[in-house]
This record gives sequence, C-alpha cells and structure tokens, in this order.
Amino acid sequence: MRLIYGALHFRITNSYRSVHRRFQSSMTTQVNKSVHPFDKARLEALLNRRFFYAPAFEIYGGVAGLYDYGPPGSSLQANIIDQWRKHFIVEEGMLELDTTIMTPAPVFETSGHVARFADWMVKDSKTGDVLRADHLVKNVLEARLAGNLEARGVTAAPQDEKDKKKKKKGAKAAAVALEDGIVKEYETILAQLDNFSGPQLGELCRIHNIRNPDTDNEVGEPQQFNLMFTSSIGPTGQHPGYLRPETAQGHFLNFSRLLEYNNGRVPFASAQIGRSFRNEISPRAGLLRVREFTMAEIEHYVDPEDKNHGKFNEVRDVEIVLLDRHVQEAGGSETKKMKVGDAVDQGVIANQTLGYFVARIYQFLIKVGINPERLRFRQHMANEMAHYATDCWDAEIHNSTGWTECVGCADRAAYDLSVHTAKTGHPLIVRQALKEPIVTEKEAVEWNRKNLGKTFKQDAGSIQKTVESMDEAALVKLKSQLAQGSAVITSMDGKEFQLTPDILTIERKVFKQSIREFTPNVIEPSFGLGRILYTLLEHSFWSREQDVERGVLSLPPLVAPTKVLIVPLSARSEFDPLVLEVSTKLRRAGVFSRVDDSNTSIGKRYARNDELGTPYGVTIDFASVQNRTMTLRERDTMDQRIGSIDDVIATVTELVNGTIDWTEACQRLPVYDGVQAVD
Ligand SMILES: Nc1ncnc2c1ncn2[C@@H]1O[C@H](COP(=O)(O)OP(=O)(O)OP(=O)(O)O)[C@@H](O)[C@H]1O
Repeated sequence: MRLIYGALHFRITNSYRSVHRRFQSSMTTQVNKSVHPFDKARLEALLNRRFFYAPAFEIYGGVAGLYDYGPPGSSLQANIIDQWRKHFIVEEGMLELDTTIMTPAPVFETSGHVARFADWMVKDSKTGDVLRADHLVKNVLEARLAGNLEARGVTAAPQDEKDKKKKKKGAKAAAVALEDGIVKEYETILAQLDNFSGPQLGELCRIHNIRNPDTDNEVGEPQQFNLMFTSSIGPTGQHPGYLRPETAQGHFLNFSRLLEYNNGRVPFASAQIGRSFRNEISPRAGLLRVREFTMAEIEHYVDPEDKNHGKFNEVRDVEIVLLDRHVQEAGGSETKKMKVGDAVDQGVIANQTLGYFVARIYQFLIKVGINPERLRFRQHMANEMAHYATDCWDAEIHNSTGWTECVGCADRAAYDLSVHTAKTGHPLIVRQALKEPIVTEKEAVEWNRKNLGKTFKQDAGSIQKTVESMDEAALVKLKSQLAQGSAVITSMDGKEFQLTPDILTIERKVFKQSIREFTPNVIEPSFGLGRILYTLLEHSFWSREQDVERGVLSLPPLVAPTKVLIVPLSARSEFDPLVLEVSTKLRRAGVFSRVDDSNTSIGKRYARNDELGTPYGVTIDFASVQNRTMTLRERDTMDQRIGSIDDVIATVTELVNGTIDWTEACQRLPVYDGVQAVD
C-alpha cells in the first residue's frame, strides 16, 4: 500500500478483433490443458532450469528482490516491450523519452516522495524481523480463512510438502472453524486492506491477535519506511540523490521541451521504458515484488476542461471486468462486466481519457497472452488514492498468489506539474491562443510610486499587496471613498493606513485576453513489466496429458522468445545446406529461429523447446533433401503438416506475424503422418 500513487492501429478495433480471434482460436484447439492442476513448484523448476530468470548474485548467496534474466527471459521481456512500443508509442504517436535514474533530492522533495513514498512496516517483538504491515494482515487472515474452509471440509488438504510447510507457518489456527461473523469481518478487512492507515493496521493486529507467522511472536506498532534508495552525487557527498522509484518525474521535468516539440499543443503523451528501484520491505514473491524492475510509463497531458478522447469511439465497445470502489468500501469484491463506453457514460470511470487507456491496457495485456478471464480492473478506494488524484484503476491479474496489480492507471490531475512550477519558478504550463479573445471590464489600480514610497516608506510594499489582493467589490468601495478625498485600509499585517488620490487612482478599464494559460492534467498508465511477464508465464504453463513431466509454455508467437525451431533429423552434414537455407530464409523474413541439431531424438528436442514456449518447429529429413519438403509442427496440438520448404516458410512467417492462425495454416498444408518426427 503505497502512500503516494499506490495508496496514495491497424485500426484499433480491427487489431483487437484479430487478437481476440487468435486468443479464442488457441483456446479452442483440441488440447486439454487443464488435465493436470497448475503446479507452481513445477513451473518454478522449469523457469530456473531453462534460465528464464534466477536470483542475482546467487554464488554470493543472493539478495532478496534482485533477479537476473537469462536468454529466454530476456527475449520474452524484449518481445513484450516491442509489442508495448507498437501498441502505445507507435499507435498513439507518443513522444518517447529516456531520462536519468539518478535523481537529485530536491526533485523528490518537491514531488512528495521524500515525505510519503513509504510503506508501513512492523517489527517482530523478539527477533526484530521486519514485515510489511498490510501483507502481514493479509497473509494471516487469508490463512485463517483457508483453515476455516479446511476445518469445514470445503477444501482438500494441501498436496505437496512445500504447501504443507506453508500451511503450518501461515497461522497456528490453520484448521480451525471460525464463526460466520468473524469470517465476514475478515472478508471485509481483506476487501478494504489498501484503505487502512498505519495506525489502523496496528489496531487490526492487536484486535485480531495477528502475530509474525514465522515465530508466533507479537509485532510492534507500524512505522513508515521510505522505499527510495538513497545515494549521493559527486565526490563531496554534499548533493544527496535517490535512485528513481518510477520514471514519471523525468517526464514532468521535461514538459516544456516536450510541449515545444509537440508544437505547443495538448493533448499529447510522453512514454518511457526504464529501470526503477524500490527498497521493498520483505520481497518474497519472486518477480512479483522486486527491488529493481523495468517499468513502462505513459504520461498523457490533457486540457483539464476537456478530458474527452478523440479515439474513444474505437474502444467504446470493449468489455472489461470492473471492481468499483463502492463495492469494496462496503466490504465486497463482486465484479461487473461493462463496456468501457457505458462505464464512462455512467460515471463509473471518471472521464473518456482514463476510460480509453483502461481499454487500451486491456487490449495490450490480452495481445501478449494474459488470460482475459483472469484480468480485472480495480478502482482505488478514497483513502488509497493520492489526495490530488481524481480517479485510479489498477489492472489486476490473477495468479497463484491471488489478484496482483500489474498496471496502475491514474488521473493525477495537475499535481506534479504544479508543484515543480511552484518550486522552480519554471512555468510547466500550456499557453493556448484563444479563437475568440475574452473581453472583460475590471477596476484597475494605478499607483503613483514616487508618492507611495515617499509617504509610506517600508510599508509601501505591504499596502500595494493589500490593495492588489482586493476583489472587485472592495475596489469599487475604495474608489468611491477616494473620490470623497481619502480612504483607510487595513494591511495584511493588521496596520491601518490613510490613502489619498495622489497615491493611487482606480479606474474601470476594458481588458482583452487572447491567450489562455493552464496547467494540463495528467493521465498516467504505469506498467510493471516483471509482473506482467511472470503472470503470463503462469497463465501459459501446463503439462501434457500423457506425461506431467512434459511442461509446455503456450506463449503467443508474438512474444515467444524463439518463434521457430529448426530440427534436422540428425547432425549429419548432408542436412547442413538445407538447415542453412531455411534459417537464412527465416531470418530474411524477420522470423527468429534456432537450430537444434543435438544428438537426441526429435521428440525430445521438441519437448525441450515446448518448455521454452517455441510455438513452431520445422523438421528437415531425407525427404527434404530428396523432394524439398519440410514438416511444420504446432506446439500446443503437436499437429504436424507438410509442404514445400518455401510454402512452409511462407506459412510459418504469417503465423508468427499473426496474419493467419493454425486453423488457416492447416487449410494450406496437408497433414503429415510420417514416422521420423513423431513425438
Ligand atoms: N516492487 C515491485 N516489483 C515489481 N513490480 C512493481 C513493484 N512495485 C511496483 N511495481 C509495478 O509498477 C507498477 C506501477 O507502480 P505503482 O507505484 O502503481 O505500484 P504500487 O501501487 O506501489 O504496487 P504495490 O501496491 O503492489 O506495491 C505496478 O502496477 C507494478 O506492476
């Protein structure tokens, strides 16, 4: 619960339809992916073995919350970023930035991060171990609720040893039935968890006897812990700095340049992909909570008086699952499915621009392979939202740890640009020429500065300030008193002064305003790529019906690390020219392929690459040498098709580019029922 922010085309419709169709078509293939229940331990073993990612500095003992990505993990992340750039930066013509990570302290003092970018932590009263307060409450209450179900025979006992240990540690009362009233109370607390302040979390620990599950010791009062990593810039150590905890401030500080680059017009958006750092209190959730991670952030600048979006109609019919703030504030968690257009029209989502981005986030996540059935948008509750924010929705994706925020989407109003303007004096504003000048008539004060200074000396400034802060009615009154000879005013510091017409005159004048100045509002979609990547891996993982050991990652071709595996029947040199020809042609078609000519059966080679999520495989055998034919295998169904080398390359290129799906590929290439490439 972050106190600031957190607590605090082809045409879009067409691209969306085609993505949706691809998703559905992959869902309707004749593969029963749910025959074995999801096994997290098996997935983690696979990810570690195939070096998707691993703890950083492992041979030195590792550091919690720091991970290195290996070859498939890096490629997967790069492909997700590539899709993100196309989906947002290219599609919307956003202005891309790459700003520094090391940031001087005054920037984060002004933005409020130094004071408020904090989580609440509690200490174990005996061991001094540190736990994040909201996570502690969540874990203990969830364990008690699970124990209640277990005691009532609603859930089966945990299957594997690891789970059993977790249960024992989770809470002492794990298998105890709870009264219905207590169950309701726990559910209400969990629904509102992000809404509680530190002292309230402390109160919850006392009332509900929430202790450190690892030691069963009581915990102390929650204390704020600032999550920014401190540093200093330069050899003297006189210039404190921080590693940025988000990329956003780099966008805001460059606003004037961006505006000028955009010919002085809003709306427009800046976008940045880069590293951020947060000294998380106790990161124990793998890639879901780390201390260094890649973010992709958009800051969309919009006129506060017009938050409509020019392309809103293109997303109006996108259906999303919403969990609104009123439901949560009443202790519930019921979601509703709504068209984005209806959500904005009915005021559920505050404005069109926010609604537009919610829909575009949804489309992006599905495009990269997130299961739409496990995706919802949760609105921030009143206390959870930063005081200046108008509305905020998190894209939450369901995974083995529950619902996890993967993208935040907030209307941050004019806060950031205003505070940096006030601090630096550099106006981060838009100056807009008005089509029709605004003509107003007002009382205008004219000073005789010589007489003012001579008469009132050091009080002159205070008198001037007092008069100039008067509203129209006060100025009219002052004018009529001056017309009668003199007027008495009380300055802001409480002193009285007699003013005469030789010091100031007040006249009614006509003013013409042809420029409008305003601070734009900012709508900010903020993506954590590691969380998306990990949940995607969970959503993609399953095991073959015939052998639970044969794990498959059904990554969409768009993001799969390798698109095509080239498998020569053996490492014999007679296949070399064809292997070279096929890999060259694929490379020229922009399709990333790898050759596996290791000395093991074709079936084993395919199985190894199913684990890496490689969607297609081509086999080169004696028939290829004789007839220039090649087989094409699809990962999920293990279907094999045959065609001429060039036809197979053309088909697989289209499959990878997403212009056809497997059903269409099957219409082009006949079934292969040979023997050498059988799994
Ligand atoms: N420690 C972290 N590890 C990995 N990703 C993170 C982490 N903190 C934030 N993110 C990602 O950055 C995105 C935007 O950050 P934001 O500040 O909104 O998160 P947050 O509200 O602080 O998250 P949480 O409440 O889960 O700590 C999040 O949606 C998430 O995907």
